[in-house]
Amino acid sequence: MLHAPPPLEAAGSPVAHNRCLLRDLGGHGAVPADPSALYGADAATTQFLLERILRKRGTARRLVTSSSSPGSSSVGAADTDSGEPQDPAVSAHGLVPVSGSPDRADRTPAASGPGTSPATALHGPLESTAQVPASRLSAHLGPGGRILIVANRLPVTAKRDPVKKWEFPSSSGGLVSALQGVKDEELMFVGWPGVSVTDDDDQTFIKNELFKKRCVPVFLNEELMDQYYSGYCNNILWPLFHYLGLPQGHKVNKTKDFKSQLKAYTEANQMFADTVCGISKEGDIIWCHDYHLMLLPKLLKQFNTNMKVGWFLHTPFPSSEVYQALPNRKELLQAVLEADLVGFHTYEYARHFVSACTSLLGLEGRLGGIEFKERIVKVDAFPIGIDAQHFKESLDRDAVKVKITDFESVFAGRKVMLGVDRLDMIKGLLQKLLAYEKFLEENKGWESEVVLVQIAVPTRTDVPEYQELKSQVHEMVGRVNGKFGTFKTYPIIYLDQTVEFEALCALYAITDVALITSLRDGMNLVSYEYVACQESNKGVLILSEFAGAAQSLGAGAIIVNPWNIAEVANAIKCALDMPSGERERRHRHNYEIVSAHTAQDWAENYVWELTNAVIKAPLGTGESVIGLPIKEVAEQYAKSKSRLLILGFNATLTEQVQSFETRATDQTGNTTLKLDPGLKGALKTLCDNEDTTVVVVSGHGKSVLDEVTS
Ligand SMILES: O=P(O)(O)OC[C@H]1O[C@H](O[C@H]2O[C@H](CO)[C@@H](O)[C@H](O)[C@H]2O)[C@H](O)[C@@H](O)[C@@H]1O
Ligand SMILES: O=c1ccn([C@@H]2O[C@H](COP(=O)(O)OP(=O)(O)O)[C@@H](O)[C@H]2O)c(=O)[nH]1
Repeated sequence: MLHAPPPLEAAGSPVAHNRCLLRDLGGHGAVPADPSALYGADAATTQFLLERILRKRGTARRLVTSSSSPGSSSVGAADTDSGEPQDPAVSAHGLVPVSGSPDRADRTPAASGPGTSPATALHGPLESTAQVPASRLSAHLGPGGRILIVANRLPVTAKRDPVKKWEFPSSSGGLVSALQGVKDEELMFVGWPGVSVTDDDDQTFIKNELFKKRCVPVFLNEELMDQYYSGYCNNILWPLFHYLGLPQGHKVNKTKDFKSQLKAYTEANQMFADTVCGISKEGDIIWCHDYHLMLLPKLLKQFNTNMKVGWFLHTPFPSSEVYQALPNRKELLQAVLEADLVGFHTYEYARHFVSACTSLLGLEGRLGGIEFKERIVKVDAFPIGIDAQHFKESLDRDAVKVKITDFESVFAGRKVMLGVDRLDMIKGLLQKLLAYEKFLEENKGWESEVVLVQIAVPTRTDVPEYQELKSQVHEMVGRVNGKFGTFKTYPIIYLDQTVEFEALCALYAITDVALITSLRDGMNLVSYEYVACQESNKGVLILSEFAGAAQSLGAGAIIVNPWNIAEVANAIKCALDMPSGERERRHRHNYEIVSAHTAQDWAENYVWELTNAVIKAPLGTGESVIGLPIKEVAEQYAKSKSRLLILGFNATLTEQVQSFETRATDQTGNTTLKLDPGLKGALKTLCDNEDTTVVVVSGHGKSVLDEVTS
């Protein structure tokens, strides 16, 4: 029987002695959901996979892969929730390194080590490190080229000030934080300045001030913001992408309907496109961000087909079963597919996107991308990181030390748990409070020994659902404090406020537990920031399995299902009681990941992929299939001591079939899938060889492969 890839506990199987491929791939400690499933790939996909594996191992080199004919089964097209097979490699988030791969260092000679270039104008008003690493992203650009980062929200907000008239503080939110961690002198930001400004003089003033910070504003008026941002973006796409469904009747409030919101969304996207087209020049790369700007790639390509355009989604992309509820579902997918590179935080999201494109648009989906208009649009996972060094260094700053001392005296004698979330339904604040209440109910005595500090950052305050959530959360906080408070202590300190960077870092550093219960979350950078600041305290991270971050921090954190209130309550107890040795081990694991995978690496990796996004020959023409150089392969085989062979299944080991089968035989018992008889013996010999690992990649289930190969 052919075993490939071997399950983690493969002892006793013919390949048990071989290196376990999947474990090797789980670079962040993530174990694939179904390590024994086998999935399909054609030659191009296999090559893609292998290059990723070798990059992970730091041994990037040219590959020779077995070729299989076009039309073989698609990897990445299967949907997790549809019961279709999934690609184990694809489900192992963290499989693809975003940093530290030697080949990237080669590509960007300026990349190694911290540089000494001064902070640019852009970094002035933002939270910046004193020493900005030398420009690395720009190494991927042609002469004079820049990276235009287009996102709904600019990293700085224009804010009315009674004295100075306008001030420009940093904006909040994960996208902004992440982009602040990206240092490059060739970056320009295009986005909404956080306020509606109609006065011409004000607009000119703001434009000039923002330009000094490398920002170009798109002025959207109040009505448009209401319909585009509060409406289509945050009342339709946001809940849908986070599995909370569509609002009843697609109403954002009683007067605004889906159609007018979509119109506003289209208009706003056009305004972003006009601004970008107005400032872009040859050699620029346009990197569009998030669900606010799904029409933008198409609008930009309409202006200039040669523009290099990427699009990255910071939220989850839901299962196609969920996504298909969106009335204009096709339009958005088609517009995004005009980009040269489509990126997500995790493979799961990428796979869902591919699945939506294949099922709703009838396109051919592959691991490396989607065939669209006679080219292949690259689709890939780029897990974001933070500027960990910045957080670590902040702990040495006097302002932060003062805050640490303050907090230590305020919370003396009590264990401290921390929550930092935008006041958003996706963050699971109500579930968090319910779990904490249950913990206090079941563990008498703890009410005066522990305090939960919950920062609820105000967000999208014009959206009625957010206003309602605020009241519900307030009610719950009041209930728990009322029930468990004393004249001296309250079990919850709750702030409806943003906190300054210094206070945030101090809180991260002194707390014993971080409690993150997102119902869905694209990544969740708070979890990363917490870990970065915990080097001396070794606090415990309780993290929702539905946050993208769970895929990389899963082995160090206590992972919980936020809907399971009892489980979260138990996790709180477990975290508060955890012995120091275990805290140390768990922290160490996560600290290494957070330190190694930075926002800079994320951006660099994405931009590198985007600059190299070549338009390939259409699939199905045979042009993309490279013949196997048999002599060279045989020589290499004979010379090598540790071999990894990845073979296609459908149309490589078998006759070509058009659909995934669940059985190798039909209802009458006739064999429908057959292994080429000449191959069986050869495969057995390979599998029996101690120095060789054989992996068969297929869209068919493992049982089918077992049937065919046994
Ligand atoms: O701009 P807002 O409407 O105030 O919202 C803030 C941001 O929220 C979302 O952040 C996401 O991006 C993070 C970084 O990749 C990720 O860690 C997090 O899980 C996401 O929720 C949103 O996607 C951004 O566009 C907003 O700016
Ligand atoms: O008062 C605050 C508290 C937190 N944050 C930052 O907001 C981001 C939240 O990002 P995350 O990815 O966790 O979630 P998002 O809010 O983007 O959904 C983190 O970088 C926090 O440091 C902030 O800007 N102001």
